[in-house]
Amino acid sequence: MAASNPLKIIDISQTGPSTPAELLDALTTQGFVFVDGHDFTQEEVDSLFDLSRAFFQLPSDYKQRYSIVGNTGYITFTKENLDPAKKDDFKEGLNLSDLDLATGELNPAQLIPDWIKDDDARYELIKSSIRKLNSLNLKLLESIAVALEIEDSGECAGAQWFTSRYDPKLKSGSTLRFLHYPVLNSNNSEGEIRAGAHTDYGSMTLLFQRRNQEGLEIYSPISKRWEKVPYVETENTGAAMAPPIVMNIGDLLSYWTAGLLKSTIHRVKFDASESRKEDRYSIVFFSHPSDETLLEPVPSPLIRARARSGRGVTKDEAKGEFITALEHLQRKLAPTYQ
Ligand SMILES: O=C(O)CCC(=O)C(=O)O
Ligand SMILES: [Fe+2]
Repeated sequence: MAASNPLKIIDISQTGPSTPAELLDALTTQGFVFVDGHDFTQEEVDSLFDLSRAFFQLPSDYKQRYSIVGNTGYITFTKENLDPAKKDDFKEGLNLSDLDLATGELNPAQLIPDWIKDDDARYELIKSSIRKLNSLNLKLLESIAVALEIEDSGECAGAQWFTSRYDPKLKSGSTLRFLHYPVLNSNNSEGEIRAGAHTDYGSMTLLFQRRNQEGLEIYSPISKRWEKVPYVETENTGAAMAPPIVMNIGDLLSYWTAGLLKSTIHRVKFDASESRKEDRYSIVFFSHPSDETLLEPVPSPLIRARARSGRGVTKDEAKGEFITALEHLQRKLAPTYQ
C-alpha cells in the first residue's frame, strides 16, 4: 500500500497559468510541496547518492581533516544540533558553501576535500548539480513572485523581485549538503530523533531522498501534528526522470512575506515500530540570496496588510532596521554547531 501523502505534487514542466497559484496554495498551507517535472534524471541523482555514500565511507580521520569551518566541511556525528534544546543529532554531513551559483564552483579559498576537488568527474557532477539546483530555485522563486503579484518597481520587474537578489557575483549562504543517518537498531521505544525540530534558514530548500530511506516529518501548520513525508514516484511518464524533489519554504521567504509563506518546522525521526534496513541518505540544497539582502516585506498587495499588522517583522530592535540575510544566517548558525 502506498504511504499516505500530506503534500501536493506539482509538475512544473507543464507550467500553465494555474501553476503559480497552486504553488502558492501549497506553500501558504503546509510550506512543503513535491516538485515534479524538474530536469534531474534518475541517473544524475543516483550518481550524486553514489558520491555521497562513497564519501561517508572514507576513513573517519580523513573526513575529520575537513571538519566544518564557517559553513563548509564535514560535520561529524553529534556535532550539529538543529534543535539546541534537545540532545545531539546522530548523523554525519558534508556542507559545501560559498558557491558560485552561475558556474557551480566552490570558492577555492575554503578547505574542500581533495577527494572532490582533485577528481574531475566528482567535481563536475557537483558543479552541474549546483547549477541545475539553482536554475530550479530561480524558476520557483519567479513563480512565487508571480503568485504574490509583486509590483514592478524602478529597481526590477515584480516577477524578478526574488531572483534579482541572487547575484552570482556576490557572496551568499547557499549550500549543498550531503547527509547520512545510519541505522542503529537501538531499542528506544520512542523512536530516534535524528535531526531535531527546526526551520530552514534560507529562502527555500530542495531535497532529494530515496525509496526505503524515509524519515522526514513536518509539523503541519494545518493539522498541528507531525506528518510523515513519504517517498513518492514521479507522475511524469519520462522514464529517465528522477522522483519529485521535496521543496520547502525557509525563514527568509517567510519574513519577506510577513509569514504568509510557511517556514514549517520539520525533523528526521526513525520510528521505533519500523523494521528499518537501510541508512537514510539525503541531499539538500539551501537557497540563500546575496548576503546583504534586506529582509523587508515584498511590495505586494497580498502582503501589505499583513506587514502593517507587524507580522513577520525582522527589524533589529537596537538598530530599528531590517536585518540582512547574512545576519539571519549567523544568528541561526551560532547555536547549531558545538
Ligand atoms: O535529511 C532530511 O530529510 C532533512 C534535513 C534537514 O532538514 C536539514 O538539513 O535542514
Ligand atoms: Fe531542514
